[in-house]
Amino acid sequence: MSILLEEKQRAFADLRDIKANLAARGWFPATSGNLSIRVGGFEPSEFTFAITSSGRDKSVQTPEDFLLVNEKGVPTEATSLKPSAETLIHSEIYRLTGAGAIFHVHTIYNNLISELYGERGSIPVDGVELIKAFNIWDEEAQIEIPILPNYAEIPRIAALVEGAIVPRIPGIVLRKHGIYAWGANAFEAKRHLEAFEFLFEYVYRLHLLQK
Ligand SMILES: CSCCC(=O)C(=O)COP(=O)(O)O
Ligand SMILES: [Zn+2]
Repeated sequence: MSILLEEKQRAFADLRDIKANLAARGWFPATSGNLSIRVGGFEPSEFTFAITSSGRDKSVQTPEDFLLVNEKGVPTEATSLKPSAETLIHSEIYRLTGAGAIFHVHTIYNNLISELYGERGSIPVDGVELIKAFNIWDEEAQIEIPILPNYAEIPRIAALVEGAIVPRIPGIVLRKHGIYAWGANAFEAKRHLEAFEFLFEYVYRLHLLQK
C-alpha cells in the first residue's frame, strides 16, 4: 500500500470518528459544518487534505462522506463527490498556519456570540481557565477571537482570512455562521473547538448575568 493511500485511509477514519462525536453533540444541524485533515507532505505551496463532501447529513456515516482535494480545493481523484462549499476557507487556513486539521461547526452559542460582538470584530475573553487549551498559560489571560463577515461568496471570505488570523488563537468565527477551529492534528483541533464553544457559552451567559 502506498504511503498516501495509508494516510488517506487514516484521515478518513479519523474524520469518521470526529464527525460521529460532534454529530452526537448536535453540532451539525441541517447538514451544516465541514471537517478536514491534511494528508501527505507539508510543503507550504502544495498539499492535500481529506474533507467532508458537500451538503450531506453529517450525523450519518456513508462511503460518500469524504474526498481528497489539493491545495486549491480541487479533487485529486476521479469522483462524483463535491467537496464542501467552504473548502477554500480550509485551503487558506492550511496555507497560512500549516495546521494538520480544521473543524467547522454551527452552534447556537457561536452564532449568538458572533452577533453580540460582530461590530467589534472580535470576541473578548477574560481570564477563563480554558484559555489554557490554546496553550496560553498567562495568569488571567485576555484574548480576542477574530470575527469575519459572512459573505455569500466563499472566495470573498477566504480573501480575508490572512488578515484575520491571530497567531496564538487557533480559530476564526464567521458572523452569524459558525467557527473554524484548527490544530496540529485532529486531537488538538478537537480540543480547541471544545474550548471555543465552552468560552462562547461562558461569555454569552456572563453577558446575560451582567445585564
Ligand atoms: C445548510 S449549511 C450551509 C452551508 C454551510 O455553512 C456549511 O457549513 C455546510 O456546507 P458544506 O458544503 O460543507 O456541506
Ligand atoms: Zn458553515
